[in-house]
Amino acid sequence: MSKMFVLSDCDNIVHQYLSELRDVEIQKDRTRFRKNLERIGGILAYELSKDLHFISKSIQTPIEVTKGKVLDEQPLLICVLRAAMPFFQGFLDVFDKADCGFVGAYRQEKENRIDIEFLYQATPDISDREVILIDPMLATGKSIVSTVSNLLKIGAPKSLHIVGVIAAPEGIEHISSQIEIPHKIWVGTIDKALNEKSYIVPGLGDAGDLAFGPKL
Ligand SMILES: O=P(O)(O)OC[C@H]1O[C@H](OP(=O)(O)OP(=O)(O)O)[C@H](O)[C@@H]1O
Ligand SMILES: O=c1cc[nH]c(=O)[nH]1
Ligand SMILES: [Mg+2]
Repeated sequence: MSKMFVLSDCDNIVHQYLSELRDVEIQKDRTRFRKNLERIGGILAYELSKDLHFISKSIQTPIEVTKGKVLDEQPLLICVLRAAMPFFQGFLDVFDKADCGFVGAYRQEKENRIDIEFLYQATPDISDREVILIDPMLATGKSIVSTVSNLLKIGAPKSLHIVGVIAAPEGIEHISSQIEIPHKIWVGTIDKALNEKSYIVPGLGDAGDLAFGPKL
């Protein structure tokens, strides 16, 4: 079973950003759509930072030497192209010294089934790293499972964090049952279910198309 953190479990500003992301009128403004994904990325990154390890460091201020804390090691951010790019940017603003990797995965509907085309992987070695896997929509969970199985071919991370904006219960279940290494899922919110096209209900539609326009 995955460990879970859900931002919408208490009242906070993320509810407003989620409402705007879902609203068909506000979605017409692509800049705002991308900005809201980025903002939620920053907030989730802050929450996730509480799970990371910090060490003390002496700091020379202009007045005296004091003690501060810094991240013990930088996380490795992995962005699932293409819809994750604005959400990923929110993480990169917070973890601004992080190494980054990119994978290209997209869904294809085949005979009422979703298959994942995994075409591109440009990542550093993930061995013994704090890996944060970034994708805004966890629908069937197949893109995440396919990405993790490809990443595990190059090494075993120290810890694996999977982050999303909106998840479907079916996706969480699939990720939990298929990913055998310890991991934690961090999301903005969990919606009702998937529809017959494997879109999240109520969801927000197609995140990649809304951020960047339709693709062939
Ligand atoms: O959990 P799943 O059922 O795998 O669905 C989630 C995937 O769908 C979206 O990508 P999409 O395939 O639409 O590609 P895109 O990023 O190019 O729009 C999204 O960004 C996830 O990667
Ligand atoms: O609801 C969904 C499912 C997959 N990808 C999206 O962008 N939205
Ligand atoms: Mg898409």
